[in-house]
Amino acid sequence: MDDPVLLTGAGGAVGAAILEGIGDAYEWKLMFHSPPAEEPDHDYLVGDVSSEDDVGAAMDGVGAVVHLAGDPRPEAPWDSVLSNNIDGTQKMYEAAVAEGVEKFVFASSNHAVGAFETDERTPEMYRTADDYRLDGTELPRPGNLYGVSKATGEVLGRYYHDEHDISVCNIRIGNLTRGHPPIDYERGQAMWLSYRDCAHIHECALEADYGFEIVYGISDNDRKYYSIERAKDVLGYDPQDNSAHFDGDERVAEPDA
Ligand SMILES: NC(=O)C1=CN([C@@H]2O[C@H](COP(=O)(O)OP(=O)(O)OC[C@H]3O[C@@H](n4cnc5c(N)ncnc54)[C@H](O)[C@@H]3O)[C@@H](O)[C@H]2O)C=CC1
Ligand SMILES: O=C1O[C@H](COP(=O)(O)O)[C@@H](O)[C@H](O)[C@H]1O
Repeated sequence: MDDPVLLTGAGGAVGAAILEGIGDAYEWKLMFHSPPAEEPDHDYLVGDVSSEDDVGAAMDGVGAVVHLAGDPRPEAPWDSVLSNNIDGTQKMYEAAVAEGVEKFVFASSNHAVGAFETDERTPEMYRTADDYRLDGTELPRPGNLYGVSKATGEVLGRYYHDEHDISVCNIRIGNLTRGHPPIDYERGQAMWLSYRDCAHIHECALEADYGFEIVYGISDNDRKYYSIERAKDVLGYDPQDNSAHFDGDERVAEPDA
């Protein structure tokens, strides 16, 4: 991708992982919701994704979008996800097709499919011996309104891809934590996404050729109930980290050479 890449939600955790990992690889245009505390190393603007004017200004001159901005809380109320996540994402797509953007990478979530974690399946599905897998071909099955908003973001991508031919990659991000996997949290360990794997999967999504994709964004954890095969096959994703390589916050094994 030679053209500038718009990164919304640049001030958040996922934005930090991306910029720390692949900040030098692209000409970024960052969008913050409020003025950043420190002067960023990249071109930036401040705006709200639910404002047509702000989104239009953000999209000006970019060739690809990584859309992270939104309310990330699993318990977020409807008013918030309706405005920040659903309306914001629709405005982003509308502006992207008007600008002729090639690729749109959308931060979807494990919560788009959270209700597959039924009482009968858990906690066994979080464990290494269990072979239950979701692979991205299943219908969404959200367990909260935040998950509904993420599933809706995926469907908006389907529509804008089919109607306007924009390439769309929905990454159902698991649980991003810095340094080590969540401690004493089996579900979080099964869907851990390390910072470097987070940056890498987003780089893959910016570089690969595809039409419309839904992939899972987790590290190569021994415990897993999300398949990462589609991300490997279509995007060339090659994750380095594995929650099984940690004992609490301490790394006890190195990635395979
Ligand atoms: N951190 C994680 O483990 C996961 C994150 N995600 C998704 O990834 C995205 C980023 O998440 P995080 O970085 O963790 O959240 P975060 O809260 O750290 O960052 C989100 C950013 O979006 C901005 N924002 C919120 N509403 C906005 C609006 N209306 N206009 C412009 N900016 C707005 C916020 O100011 C914030 O800087 C979210 O869409 C979230 O749903 C999905 C799955 C897991
Ligand atoms: O989508 C998201 O998922 C992660 C993991 O979910 P959790 O229920 O195990 O915490 C969450 O931490 C993050 O805030 C959210 O945006």
